Amino acid sequence: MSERFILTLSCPDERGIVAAVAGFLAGQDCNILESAQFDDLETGRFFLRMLFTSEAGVSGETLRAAFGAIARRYAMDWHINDATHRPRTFLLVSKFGHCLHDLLYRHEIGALPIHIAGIVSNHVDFRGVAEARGIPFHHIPVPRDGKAEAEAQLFDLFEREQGELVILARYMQVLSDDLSARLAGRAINIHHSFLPSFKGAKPYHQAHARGVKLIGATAHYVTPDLDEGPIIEQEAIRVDHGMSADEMVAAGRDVETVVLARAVTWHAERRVLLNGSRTVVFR
Ligand SMILES: Nc1nc2c(c(=O)[nH]1)N[C@@H](CN(C=O)c1ccc(C(=O)N[C@@H](CCC(=O)O)C(=O)O)cc1)CN2
Repeated sequence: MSERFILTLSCPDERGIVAAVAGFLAGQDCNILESAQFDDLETGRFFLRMLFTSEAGVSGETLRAAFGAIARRYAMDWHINDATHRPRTFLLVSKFGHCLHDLLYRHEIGALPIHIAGIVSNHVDFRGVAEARGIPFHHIPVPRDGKAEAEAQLFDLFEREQGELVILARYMQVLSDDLSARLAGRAINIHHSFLPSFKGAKPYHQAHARGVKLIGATAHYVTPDLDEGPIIEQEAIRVDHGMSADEMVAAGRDVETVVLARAVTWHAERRVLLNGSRTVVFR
């Protein structure tokens, strides 16, 4: 079967980009299976994602080398990646395990295109869950006066294990500016509110106190600014006056798991492109 690749790119918009890319792929005996594009008229930036096969068996390395000239001509930020590649991923969790368990189940049934390299927690609650599945478990406590050392341990592990993606699956520690910057575009957090409403550690209680009629969850890339990162996916559900904060927490669990799984899947399938402080999602 022919190798499959994903081309993603963004660049200043001008006429002829799609023709140039399609012409290049045709010239390399490649067949385009999926193509999606977006032209941000506000910023003048163009975004493209193409899934294609290399019918003549041209390697990714050769395609990347050959594409360079076009990329320079249009000042592209681009990637050509093996479509079957599964990013080496660390799942980070604190005390609440619903998102972790959901991701592990989806992975076990082949519905989550990642490679789980390990589970990291500032508590030991999920060691058994990891070991039962043969997944390395790393307990990295974060004492108030030991955050820098804990983060250095985490990043060393990430680098040592050739990590490509970090999922904050209800990991309740705020990452420092330095670590957030080092993981830019490679760390996805699930926030348990419909951002920008109710940032911080206790959004459901904030929502209950405010008397909202809709609550939700938001998956976003991690940035130094808490709960401000580029949004990948959101979902909302209806609540009412009769629901307690705890009932909202319970209802929100299902929304969090679905939103995070979608965001992780789309990121792994290279369907999410950064557009400044926003995203373009070719879902
Ligand atoms: N740099 C970032 N780090 C993290 C983000 C982020 O957006 N940028 N998101 C959080 C997750 N989160 C909400 O989604 C969140 C987690 C924790 C807190 C918080 O105030 N934590 C307290 C400690 C709480 C505890 O020990 O239980 C703190 O860190 O002082 C707010 C929001 C993950 N990290």
